[in-house]
Amino acid sequence: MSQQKLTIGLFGFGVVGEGIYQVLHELPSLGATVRRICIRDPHKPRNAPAELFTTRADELLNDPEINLIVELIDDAEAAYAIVTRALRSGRHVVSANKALLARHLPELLYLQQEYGGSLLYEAAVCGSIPILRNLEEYYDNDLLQGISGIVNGSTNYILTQQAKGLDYDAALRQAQQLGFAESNPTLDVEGHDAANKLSLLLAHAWGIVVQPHNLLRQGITRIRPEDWDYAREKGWRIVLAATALRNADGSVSASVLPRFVAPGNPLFDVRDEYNGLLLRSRLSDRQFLSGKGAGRFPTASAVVSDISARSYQYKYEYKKLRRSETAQLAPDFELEVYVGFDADNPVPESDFGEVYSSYRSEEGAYFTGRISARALLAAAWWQAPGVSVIALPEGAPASRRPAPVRKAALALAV
Ligand SMILES: NC(=O)C1=CN([C@@H]2O[C@H](COP(=O)(O)OP(=O)(O)OC[C@H]3O[C@@H](n4cnc5c(N)ncnc54)[C@H](OP(=O)(O)O)[C@@H]3O)[C@@H](O)[C@H]2O)C=CC1
Ligand SMILES: N[C@@H](CC=O)C(=O)O
Repeated sequence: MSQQKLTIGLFGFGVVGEGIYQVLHELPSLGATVRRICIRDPHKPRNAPAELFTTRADELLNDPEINLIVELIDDAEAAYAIVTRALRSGRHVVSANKALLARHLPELLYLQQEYGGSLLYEAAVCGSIPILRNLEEYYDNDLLQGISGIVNGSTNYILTQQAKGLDYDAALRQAQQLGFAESNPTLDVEGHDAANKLSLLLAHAWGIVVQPHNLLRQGITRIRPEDWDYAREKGWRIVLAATALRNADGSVSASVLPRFVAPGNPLFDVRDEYNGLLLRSRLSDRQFLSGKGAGRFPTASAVVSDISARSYQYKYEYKKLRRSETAQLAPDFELEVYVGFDADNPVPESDFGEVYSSYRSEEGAYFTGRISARALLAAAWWQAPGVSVIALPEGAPASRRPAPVRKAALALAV
């Protein structure tokens, strides 16, 4: 297939936008040039010729010379207007905006089909790790059993620093300064960004379209100093894990939760802004992908890859979504968790199907056990301050009594 020359209208000149502008200059063989750049603030100094910049989206969207819109802004609603207009005009679009993509995927699919433009977004999930095109092209079969791992660089950076003793606020500030965090870092630390990415993974892995707010989610803000003590005592780390595992009946159980990981699990060695994805497939068993999940150039590498793929007319086929029978999200599933709480916020053991171990003192308490996702979501304590819920590592922790094997129960482990 011949390579098409691409004339780019670039939206956003922040961490990623400026990165992609620089990288394209170093890659003339790509045959892609930036014609105009739309930004929000006309007064900011920029490392590019002033005549390229505008604050008027129309100047890019109405320019007949521009055949590719690259959308790299930090405002999901404004991005929605830009991307849908571009697709309605039949243009091709590359985006890194997981919030926009996860929220509006069905409409974005429809617009591609109806108007013939394509939308690529490898950078939206796990930064530099090439996962979406792999799921589209390589795992085009029914054998994929699970995808789980670390999909948010900021939280992994924060948790890595906290494990070394840095306090949470200082670690978050560093993640912001390094360009890893979203403009609104609540999206990172409360797990929304991970849920957005998980919903895109579900669509490309199994054809499941789910609004991210419907996924079971907890971020890292409730992790308490006592939980770190517990992890250190066991020799474990804490990560924010996105997990999607296929059950025996074909349904998929999905969640975003802090998780303890033990040495031996490849995620144990994924530090700082790196992400890691563990794929399980019936024939190939386990495969592990790791790479930088946030930051200017790692993200730009995925955007460049999409631009290059587009220059050879690549588009997602969404094959799994088009199947007559797509997998469904499991309405309920079992979780094996540690729950920590203080004296003011007691958690009743009776909410649990089984309690494996428990500890109580005057300052606080924790127990480990098995609870259904439905019971967890219904529990008054689930989102209460002072209560932390952390998934247990794969395999039985030393303190655990043997649990009955339940076929439908989900080994939500990474
Ligand atoms: N940073 C990262 O590591 C990663 C980021 N992403 C995603 O990439 C996107 C960009 O992130 P990032 O570069 O970090 O964000 P930044 O905050 O660094 O930059 C955002 C850019 O968007 C511009 N902008 C905001 N609103 C508008 C608007 N309405 N019209 C035109 N321009 C606008 C800003 O303009 P101005 O300069 O004038 O303020 C700025 O240039 C986001 O969707 C993010 O989620 C994805 C993967 C990794
Ligand atoms: N804020 C995000 C940026 C990349 O997607 C993250 O920290 O992972």
